[in-house]
Amino acid sequence: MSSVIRVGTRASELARTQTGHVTDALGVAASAAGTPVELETVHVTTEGDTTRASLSQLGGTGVFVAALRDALLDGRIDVAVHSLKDLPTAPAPGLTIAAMPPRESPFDALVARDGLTLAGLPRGARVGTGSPRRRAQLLAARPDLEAVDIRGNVGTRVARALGPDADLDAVVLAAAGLARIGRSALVTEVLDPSVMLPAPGQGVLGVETRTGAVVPGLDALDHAPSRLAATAERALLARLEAGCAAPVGALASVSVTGSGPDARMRIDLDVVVAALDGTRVLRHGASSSGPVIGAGTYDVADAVEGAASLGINLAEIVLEMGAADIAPLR
Ligand SMILES: NCc1[nH]cc(CCC(=O)O)c1CC(=O)O
Repeated sequence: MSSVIRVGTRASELARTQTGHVTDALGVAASAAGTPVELETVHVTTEGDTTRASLSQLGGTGVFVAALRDALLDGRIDVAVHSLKDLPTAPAPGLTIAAMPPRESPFDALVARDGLTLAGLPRGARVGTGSPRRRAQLLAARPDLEAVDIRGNVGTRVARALGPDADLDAVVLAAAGLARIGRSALVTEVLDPSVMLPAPGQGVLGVETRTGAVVPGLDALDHAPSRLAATAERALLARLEAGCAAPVGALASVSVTGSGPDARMRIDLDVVVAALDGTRVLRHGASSSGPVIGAGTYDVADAVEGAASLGINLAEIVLEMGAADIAPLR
């Protein structure tokens, strides 16, 4: 007899698709581990799906996740799949992010009419984004643009630039969201991190369970480099005491350098804090390295601790440099 695992998801196309990918992978991993499970999907409506408030007003309150967490704690579901960038950095008592699967693209993407790139947009072009972080970096790169606050699911936002009633020249979205719903072909430019740093955790999913609950196959879904990158980025955000709506971007990358006794695991972390109107930008980077225990692998628990320290250290450096004077972090 196999156990039933109930997987909770928000109802949006993006949420259902990414939960579907995780559910499929969980089924395969559980069977491979010799503990097959029966998977059931449960739709949960969150405040983030129903409110008409602007994202910049919602702040880092976790409007997309509270209802899923309640369902986990109540035992209505066993597993919740979150976009990490929508997840507040504060730990949730009684819950654990048991797995972070391999990261999808962390970058932001421009979806523009007529195949336009950021540099190709005409003077004064209207570009839609609901995110203060994207708006600030967009205006820093192109002060002439008009940033328009938009909301809604991925399809709604794309239609503002490409639909029959389009009223914008372009929109900026997460490349990961478009990739997960099979719409990457709409991207006219993947924005280079030198132009736009993504939200901490963008492109990473967090699979949350009740602390101590055993979900067969779940351990196998965890991808160490993705967990390390997300940990560094989120530790930085937490130390800045910044919400997910703060104009703060961060991106970490994990590599193994050298070989034999010289091999090291290295994490590079970049951060940007930008004034909401793009007139001031503070960018900085830091890196850390740790031991490799053979064949390019490392002790994940140790490495996670190192990643968190790197994020905290970089946050303290940019606070010292005046990050809080450049933009409201909360
Ligand atoms: N705030 C909504 C949201 N949450 C996660 C993603 C994209 C997927 C991801 O980052 O994993 C999106 C859409 C977007 O920002 O365009």
